[in-house]
Amino acid sequence: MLEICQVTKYFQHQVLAPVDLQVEQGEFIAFLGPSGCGKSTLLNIIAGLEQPTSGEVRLDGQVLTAPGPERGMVFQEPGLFPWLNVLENVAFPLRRQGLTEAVARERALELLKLVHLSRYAHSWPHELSGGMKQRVAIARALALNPRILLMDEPFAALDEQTRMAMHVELQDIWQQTGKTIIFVTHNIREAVRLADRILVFATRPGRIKAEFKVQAPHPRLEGDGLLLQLENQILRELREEMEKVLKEELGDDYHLKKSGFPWHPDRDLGSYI
Ligand SMILES: Nc1ncnc2c1ncn2[C@@H]1O[C@H](COP(=O)(O)OP(=O)(O)OP(=O)(O)O)[C@@H](O)[C@H]1O
Repeated sequence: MLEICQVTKYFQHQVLAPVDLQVEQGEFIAFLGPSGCGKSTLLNIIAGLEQPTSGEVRLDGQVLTAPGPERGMVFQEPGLFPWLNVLENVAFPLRRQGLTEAVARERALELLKLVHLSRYAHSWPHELSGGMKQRVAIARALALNPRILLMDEPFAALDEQTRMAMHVELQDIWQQTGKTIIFVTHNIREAVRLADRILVFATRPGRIKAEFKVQAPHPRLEGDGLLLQLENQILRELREEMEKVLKEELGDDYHLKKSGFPWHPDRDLGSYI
């Protein structure tokens, strides 16, 4: 079990108020909230890329203070090495661990099969679409067989159709591998489509404001009535939070902007704040 115990973070100001969270092995969790509420900071603390100011993160009772092979990470930018082909990119972490080339290639090929890119093993990153690059990034993050996959807005830069295709793909990967997934997003629809538990963040300072369970089976279909109902429920929860941020940032201009504010669950909360 992953435990986040009383974690806080200060940069110039307090970014995270004490956060407590327990995540069971195999859960699919989303961190959802407006821009700047500390979602990425908390994910980076779990990854060991940032240190908490106070509190700790534990995995099966062991305190985590640095990155480790039991956690794989996928960012918004795929970050592939342009001088390595697809297969070599996925094999890279395995080669670094000292595995022989043959073993690393075999494992990388299995992962490319999982993300449906076997045919592109010998392609170069610049020859791939955005969605394909992200599939390579997911395969690479899975190379060391981590227990936990940490994903920081991995589909935010993709067009809508590709993003929807990646939602299907990721649910399939999650079901096939049984990994724990923690997925950061601004997008309510994306969170509801993917996660079984959604943690809604409040801002200034960042903290968990509400939790929603999504009890629909996977793969989830677009337009499912239960999911739409939940989207609206979450939107109501977040509206207050978004208004708070807008009021602070826009001051007197807030009333002008408010009338044109598109309160819709499929809109990225971050882009209006
Ligand atoms: N390394 C850093 N140094 C100083 N301030 C930082 C650093 N990283 C994040 N912050 C600040 O912490 C706050 C939370 O940032 P964070 O990226 O965690 O939010 P977020 O909810 O993930 O937002 P977004 O969705 O826009 O990425 C922001 O005010 C940000 O400017």
